Amino acid sequence: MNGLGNKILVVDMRGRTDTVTPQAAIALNADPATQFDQIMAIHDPKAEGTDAWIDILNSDGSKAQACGNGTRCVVQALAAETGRKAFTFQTVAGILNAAEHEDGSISVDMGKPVFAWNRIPLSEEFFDTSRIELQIGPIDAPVLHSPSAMSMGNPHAIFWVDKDPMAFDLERFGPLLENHPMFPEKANITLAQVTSKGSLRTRTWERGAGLTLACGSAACAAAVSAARTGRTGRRVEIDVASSSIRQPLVIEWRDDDHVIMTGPAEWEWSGKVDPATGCFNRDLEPENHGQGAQAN
Ligand SMILES: N[C@@H](CCC[C@H](N)C(=O)O)C(=O)O
Repeated sequence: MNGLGNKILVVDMRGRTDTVTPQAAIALNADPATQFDQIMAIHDPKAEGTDAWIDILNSDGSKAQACGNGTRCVVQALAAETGRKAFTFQTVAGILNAAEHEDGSISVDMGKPVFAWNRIPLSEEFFDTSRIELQIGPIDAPVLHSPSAMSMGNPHAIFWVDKDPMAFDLERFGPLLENHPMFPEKANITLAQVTSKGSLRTRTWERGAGLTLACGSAACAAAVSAARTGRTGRRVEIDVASSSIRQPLVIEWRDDDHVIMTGPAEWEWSGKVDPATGCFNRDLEPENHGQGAQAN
């Protein structure tokens, strides 16, 4: 599936106790036919009142605590399978509520943002994480500097830029910033341009996945950081610069502190995967549309 171009493998692990291994993720990503940004592995629920436990893997085999675009894909897959519209998921970061609307768009309650430096986490103490000391490029003329840092379950740094994010060499700066000592658990790196009081244009280098076409949790982090620093109001449309799908993500940071992300998801193809090795066979006919890849 894809969430605004973010390549997602939705893997049905329900009814079994094994997991998708990092080795399987790396093997699947190495094959151009199955190359992806995140795996969303749907497991049987672990907690009462939830519909599924979701295990999230990046394309380098590392685990992620949140994936906004992938969560919308899971909702669409389960809604197509069950006819239900609303779901509650559990991830390592907590409980997520999500629902598909009449027009097919999907809203996910991504939870509450976290600003405390040691919970993002950062390796240095900052009282105010809305503008931390970090820069890249020449010391007297930095290319990127003073990002807003926060966690949306996963760590994010938002660098404010005054021109199109596509004009920056994010492929070069992304890995340096993702792995900067400031971020002991690495970070997702986003360039954000304020285009009006109600809109942003973003581009993200993802932790564990590199340059992706879109990143939902980064869109949430950019929206919250923009409102937090007075750049925008609490409801913004995000134009994801790198996405080939020209549809905005709508992010609302509600008064109860929850961040609601609304956007599309799209089914592409299905197949059977061995979750231990990543060995994969694509279905000839899209017979299980809506159910994603089934573990075999
Ligand atoms: N594409 C995702 C974010 C995936 C996780 C991220 N790479 C991390 O390791 O934190 C999204 O849509 O949120």
